[in-house]
Amino acid sequence: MTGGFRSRSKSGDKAPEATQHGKNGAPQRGGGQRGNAQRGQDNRGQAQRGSAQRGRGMQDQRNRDHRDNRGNRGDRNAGTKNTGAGKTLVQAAIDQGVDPARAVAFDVVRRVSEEDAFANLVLPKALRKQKLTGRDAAFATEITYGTLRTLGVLDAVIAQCSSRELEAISPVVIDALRLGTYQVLYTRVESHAAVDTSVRLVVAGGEEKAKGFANGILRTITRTPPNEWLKRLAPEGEIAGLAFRHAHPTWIAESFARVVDPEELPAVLAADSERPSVHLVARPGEISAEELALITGNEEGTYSPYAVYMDSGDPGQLEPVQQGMAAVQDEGSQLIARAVCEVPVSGTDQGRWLDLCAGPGGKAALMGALARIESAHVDAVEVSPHRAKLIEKTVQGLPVTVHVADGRNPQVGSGFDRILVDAPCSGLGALRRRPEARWRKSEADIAELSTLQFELLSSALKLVRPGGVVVYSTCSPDLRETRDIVDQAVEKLGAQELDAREFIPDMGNVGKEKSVQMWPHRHGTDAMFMAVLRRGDEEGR
Ligand SMILES: C[S@@+](CC[C@H](N)C(=O)[O-])C[C@H]1O[C@@H](n2cnc3c(N)ncnc32)[C@H](O)[C@@H]1O
Repeated sequence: MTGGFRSRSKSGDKAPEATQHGKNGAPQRGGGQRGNAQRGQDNRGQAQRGSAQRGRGMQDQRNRDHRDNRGNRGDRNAGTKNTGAGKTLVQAAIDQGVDPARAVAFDVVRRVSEEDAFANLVLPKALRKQKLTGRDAAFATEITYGTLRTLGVLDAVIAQCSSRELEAISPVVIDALRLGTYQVLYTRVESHAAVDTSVRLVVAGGEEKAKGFANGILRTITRTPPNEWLKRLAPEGEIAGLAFRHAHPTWIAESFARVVDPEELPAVLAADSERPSVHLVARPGEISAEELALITGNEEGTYSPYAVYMDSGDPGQLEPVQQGMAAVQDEGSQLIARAVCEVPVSGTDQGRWLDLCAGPGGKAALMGALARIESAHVDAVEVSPHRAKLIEKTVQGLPVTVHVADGRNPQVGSGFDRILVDAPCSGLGALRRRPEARWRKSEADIAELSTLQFELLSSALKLVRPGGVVVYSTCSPDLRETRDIVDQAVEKLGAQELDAREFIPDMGNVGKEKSVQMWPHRHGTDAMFMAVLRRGDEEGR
């Protein structure tokens, strides 16, 4: 449960987790509690100052780049964090009497804060290493992802109860406080268990002297009902308040609010905290979606002819995936790759297709599978050598040539029939896939990205032949990365925009423009954007 604060029932009914994970003794008392409830309760001005937008989580993220979208990093965080004493943090926590689920959650949260790790990569490995399955694994996942998703809210609450600025608190202590505060505010774990285990985590992290301080803050937090915290700390203003309640930075909610109707905004924000179902792509020419659904016991997708929805299980264990006949790919991405290959071109399609920003190769692989059927060929350009290697792996056996080059001057010739520009973007349309992502992103990056996006689209419009087609897409719905880029291409470069809605199946509401804007809450896809363009000098064709 991460969409809103829980309301704790008066009877205090226990969730199963509360009994299973709440058995670590009585809370530690007193000793250094300098945050005070009065301060938290009475001063609304202070409450707003401590809001998510000013929380440490946000500040921590300011200088971080968006490697998840630009993709320049692999998973270097698979191990377990070591304490100074040569013991792993997980072991130190277990030695302090913390259950393995919380120990793993703490370790992963620490890695995300300290090393910019991605929780969705680190957590599964940590669970396997500790042999956590079933309810324990589910509990560890819930509190890890929940803590990371709601970070700004947690920090605002902690700030209200702390005598020290968050920046002055040791990172180990702040992460333990976050994990504890999440359990208190958003789960049915008994408060005393949340407090006690978090204090033990502080000790496990080598900050024994801060255990009274942490205990004091957490106990203060438990004295106010979760909904009351929310009311007290929500900033003024409709969108800012809504953003806070749904644990989003205000600027992201404002970005979404520029695209959807106001009454839809709560659903947009709520969808970012829901677990997405896994979408598989059945590679054309290898296996049909019907066969894949039958073999794997899953449902065929609603929109893409290649999609299969997988509600549970590990896709990596499926035979068709292991054999390269199928892969994991969001259904929206499938529709975009398919559109690139199917939008009519004027004149004969010579089979020269280009993917200008191809890493890690999901769309290039689908384009490659369709190219094989059409006897076409795909050139896949990627600026990052590491990402280019990932494409090589993904497109094995397909008519795809990978080039490490800058898409603004890729040196791959020109005269292409079909080009995809799946531009590097803020990734605001895929927040549900990365719990920590919303607090890592910064609005300041959008200006830089949109310059690059326009340059890449301009490059594509030069590389496409007259009569050919350029598809521009992003996994962001932010207008500065979507419509503004397309409008500029039309105004400054004379590009012609086609009605992209004609090149996807009927998906209901995809926006009022010629472009397509998909949404998780409407379509179950990431918030993918797609526009279809031709170059400007096509009179008489
Ligand atoms: C949104 S991702 C593309 C996802 C890919 N189409 C897929 O479906 O797997 C954008 C990619 O563009 C790459 N990129 C960033 N700047 C680039 C540039 N100047 N030229 C080419 N590629 C670039 C990034 O490294 C990243 O791999």
